Amino acid sequence: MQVLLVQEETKKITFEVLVKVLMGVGPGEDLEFLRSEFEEFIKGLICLPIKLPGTRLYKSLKAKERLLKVVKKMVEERKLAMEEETDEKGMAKDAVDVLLRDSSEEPSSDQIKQSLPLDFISGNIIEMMIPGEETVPMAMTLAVKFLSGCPVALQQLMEENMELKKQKKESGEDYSWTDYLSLPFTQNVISETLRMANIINGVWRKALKDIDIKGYLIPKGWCVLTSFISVHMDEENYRNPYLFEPWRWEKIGAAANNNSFTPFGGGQRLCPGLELSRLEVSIFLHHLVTTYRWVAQEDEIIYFPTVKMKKKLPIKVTPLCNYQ
Ligand code: HEM
Repeated sequence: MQVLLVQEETKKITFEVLVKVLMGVGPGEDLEFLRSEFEEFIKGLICLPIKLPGTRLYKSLKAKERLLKVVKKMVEERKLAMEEETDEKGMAKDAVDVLLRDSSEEPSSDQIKQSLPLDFISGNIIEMMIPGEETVPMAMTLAVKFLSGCPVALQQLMEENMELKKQKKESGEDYSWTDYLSLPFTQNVISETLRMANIINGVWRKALKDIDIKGYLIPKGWCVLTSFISVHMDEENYRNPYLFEPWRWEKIGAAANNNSFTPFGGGQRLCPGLELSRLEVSIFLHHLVTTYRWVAQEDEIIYFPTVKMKKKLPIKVTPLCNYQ
């Protein structure tokens, strides 16, 4: 039986997906460089704002400089390759592709096209890594944590996923992009995990003018914290809010994104990684419950400054074939 730290393992998986989706980088030296520099950079996201050699902020900014240099080189190479390409372009392969095409396509007669500078594209790619890097692995980790404490839900999740695996085996079909949507209980487990996990526990907004909300005046220039955690754990919205109850979503609807369920925010700034995140967690859970059994060791969720497991959630894992 092997002991794994779920928080570490899921980070490895999701980082690979992230750099593939953003810049098409697969396993190898580039990936390892990006991983180590990004880890160094992100350590300084919440730290004392003192920029002197040796301080956390200084090291973090230096790592960001190195990261930018490498990403910019990759973007330049991709731009050159794109210019040499004569074939018709198919579907965009990754985010770099989307941003480069956007800046290279000819504008229509009534459009004034502004091409995106390569520095802007590289900076954007790194900015997009930040929200995706910790959130998805935490959603996976907390799903394992909550399921470990709720054997009935785990059993139902396993049965649903085993059924899909069996169907695929019998029909000889490959898994398809939309298969995860055919797993309603799995989607309910993910919604319930996101509700209780509050990985992003709220967002900040600044009032650009005096505004009245339900009789409360928010003066121009004031900052407002919209607390998702207060909404997700409010008894008026969710009965027994501290209980992990995936079945509640059978009534609410798995994909609900109303004002009482906003793990991905809402409005203009709704998270663009919403579908990718749900897909990644679904695939992770599918493989986990159809291939392994696990026993979770004691651990505790820490909510400040960001959501984490105190001991990174150690679990003892056994391949399912050992049970058969
Ligand atoms: C479980 C996983 C995730 C959660 C809970 C989450 C949550 C959020 C939330 C609450 C916001 C809104 C912030 C605001 O309104 O100020 C947001 C924005 C954003 N997220 Fe995610 N996110 C997740 C995964 C991802 C992934 C995988 C990516 C990228 C691949 C991503 C990229 C972004 C970006 C770029 C924004 C900024 C959007 C904007 O400001 O217009 N997120 N996310």
